[in-house]
Amino acid sequence: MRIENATLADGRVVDVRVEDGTVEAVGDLDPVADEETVDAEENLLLPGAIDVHVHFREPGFEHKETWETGARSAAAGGVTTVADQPNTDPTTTDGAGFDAKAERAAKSCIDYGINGGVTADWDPDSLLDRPLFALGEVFLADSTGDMGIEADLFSEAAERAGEAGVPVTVHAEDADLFDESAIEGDLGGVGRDADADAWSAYRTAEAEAAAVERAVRVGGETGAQIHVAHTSTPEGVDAARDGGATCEATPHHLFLSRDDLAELGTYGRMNPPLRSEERRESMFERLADGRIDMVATDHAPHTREEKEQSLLDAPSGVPGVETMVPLLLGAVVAGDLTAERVRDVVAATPAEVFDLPRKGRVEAGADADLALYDLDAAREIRGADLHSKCDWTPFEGHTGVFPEWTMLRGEFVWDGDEFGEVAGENVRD
Ligand SMILES: NC(=O)N[C@@H](CC(=O)O)C(=O)O
Ligand SMILES: [Zn+2]
Ligand SMILES: [Zn+2]
Repeated sequence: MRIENATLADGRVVDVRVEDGTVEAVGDLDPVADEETVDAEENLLLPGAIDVHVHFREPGFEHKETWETGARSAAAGGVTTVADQPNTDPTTTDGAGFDAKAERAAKSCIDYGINGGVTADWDPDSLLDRPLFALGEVFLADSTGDMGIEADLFSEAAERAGEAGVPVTVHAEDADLFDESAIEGDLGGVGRDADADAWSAYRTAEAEAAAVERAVRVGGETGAQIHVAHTSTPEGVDAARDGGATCEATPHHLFLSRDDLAELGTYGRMNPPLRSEERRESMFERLADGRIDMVATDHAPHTREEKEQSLLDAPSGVPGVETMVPLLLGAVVAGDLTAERVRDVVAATPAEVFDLPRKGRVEAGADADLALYDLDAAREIRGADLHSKCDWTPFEGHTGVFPEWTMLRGEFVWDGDEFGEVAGENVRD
């Protein structure tokens, strides 16, 4: 197959030859007889995005999401590789838990990695015996699934991961620094009528910075490669960088702030929580200038029924895998970000940090994981248009550029209208 007239993130207009699922050549390529041609019409061709932080909920919470629906949602958003988190049922904390998840993940239409988690009763021997994407997210405080662990166990886990050469991704919040007074008394209202700003006051910015500092210290002591998940504050990003760790930021911490909570209510409750508009702007600055290594969604779907409760009863988490690249390209259209930066934060850098040599670039020798975007076709994001089981989005009404098509290893997994019969693979197998 020859994709002709594609504009790459760096502005070059090229042809791309794909053979046996691999990019064979990039440049000015003459057609070969009988070769299938795909006209890119000078639209933007990006490497398929790698989202290193999703919760596809299976096994155990199929009413929220499945590997089938989560992967389709990803593909329709230009994402061709995801890494799934361990707070499922059973938890992915031993060999059997990994195997149960691997069996479900085989239904994915995009490539994937499976993370192993840490709890008091984890079994590191059997877990580290499996082809893990990373150890994590390791919960330094409770979040959905209540998998928060004590300091000693974190050190022990980092030591094991360091020995095994497996990166450690950390949910960095220190519950000792939460402000309990913020959620005492009558919070009133359910769903969109709840006062969700209290959640941001409760899970403080200081709690994140302190936990990141501890995580990078333990990384230094044990030799483990530390990656900080969903950093929500500039202080957290800076602490990760200063400590030699990498970090990711979510679309919600880059495009939403506490100012949005009056409208979102419990639909905007997540961990770590939304921060002030000032902190959001500082996060966006760090995204644009390269201090944030990558964007990952923390796609954490919950049903409307679950969210339509009081602030303390509604679960934490928002969906996002389908809207990540669209939102970032919306920022490109607005002139706030370059296309090269988007390519790096959603593809090139995650591939580098998590050692995926065939992923994340449009270059000869790489997997032909590709997505094409027409920057003139930006449109309003609507929850009803998305393909997750979660039929709502916190980004309702924001502007996004969705892919014209998405390809996994040379096969169309999404043609802008329908999904192809494509089989994803474990990137560590
Ligand atoms: N981010 C969230 O608020 N929730 C996540 C768990 C997590 O990533 O902490 C979930 O699984 O629902
Ligand atoms: Zn988390
Ligand atoms: Zn998460």
